[in-house]
Amino acid sequence: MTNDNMLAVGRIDYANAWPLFHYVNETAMAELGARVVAKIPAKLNQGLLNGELAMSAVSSFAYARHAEQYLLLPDVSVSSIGSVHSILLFLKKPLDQVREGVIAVTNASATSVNLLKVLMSIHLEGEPTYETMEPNLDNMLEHADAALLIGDPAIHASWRGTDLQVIDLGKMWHDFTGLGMTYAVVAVRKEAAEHCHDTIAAVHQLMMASKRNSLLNPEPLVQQACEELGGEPDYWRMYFRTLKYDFGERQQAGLRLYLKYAAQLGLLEREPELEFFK
Ligand SMILES: C=C(O[C@@H]1C=C(C(=O)O)C=C[C@H]1O)C(=O)O
Repeated sequence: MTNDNMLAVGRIDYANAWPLFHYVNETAMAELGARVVAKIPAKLNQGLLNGELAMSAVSSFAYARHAEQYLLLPDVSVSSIGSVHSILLFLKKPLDQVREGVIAVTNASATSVNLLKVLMSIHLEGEPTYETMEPNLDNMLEHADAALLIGDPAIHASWRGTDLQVIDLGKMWHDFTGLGMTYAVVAVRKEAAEHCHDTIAAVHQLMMASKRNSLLNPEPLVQQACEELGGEPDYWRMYFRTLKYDFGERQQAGLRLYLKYAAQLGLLEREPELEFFK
């Protein structure tokens, strides 16, 4: 089978999504006629939209924006209930000034940038201006009063031990709403769901098994994270334990409220129904 004939499955190229893919065996995927493509969320969001990818882990916001074209895989997501540790706002000035200041935001994200906008407008009643930039903390803070980073770059910046104030958006959302937040979902293009139903169902099962194995046996992920990304084993144990990979009622309630606020602010055209692949 050539690459072009294989079902392209997008994987988020950050540690936060490793548990959904770590134990997905490449040979098993190849036997199904599927291949994994790893990229940052913004690129996956684009790839799913233009059909380069048949299914992908994508920003939950990107799913919502084009929900009429997609179905959601059940029981898989990247979520947190409270702190997430890798969606961080670094502040050069007090929050009170940042609320009316300039915030540089990473160009890798869709969900977190809009989560920041929801929190700034609705929770903090602020009206900052936003500037989209490459995720480089020093450059961002040269231009702005605060900087939003996600994923591995956020984790690395949080280890630098600066005197900046750091706000975890998962925690701020939880403090504000009492709910969890879903940053990524796995979405399937509707025509792929129709034409490749059984392959997609089989890939879903591999991801479910990976999620379970990662919870039961996180040490290989912890070790790989230390080797590839640095840091201490205890940090990664805490990180993988804190993130939630299910997509049950608890996660969906948080996501629905976020989407409702995003629609209210005009960030989304409308609040979509969550429609699932069966
Ligand atoms: C937990 C995280 O969530 C990620 C945040 C995303 C976004 O902001 O669009 C997209 C995918 C998620 O995996 C993270 O960035 O660390």
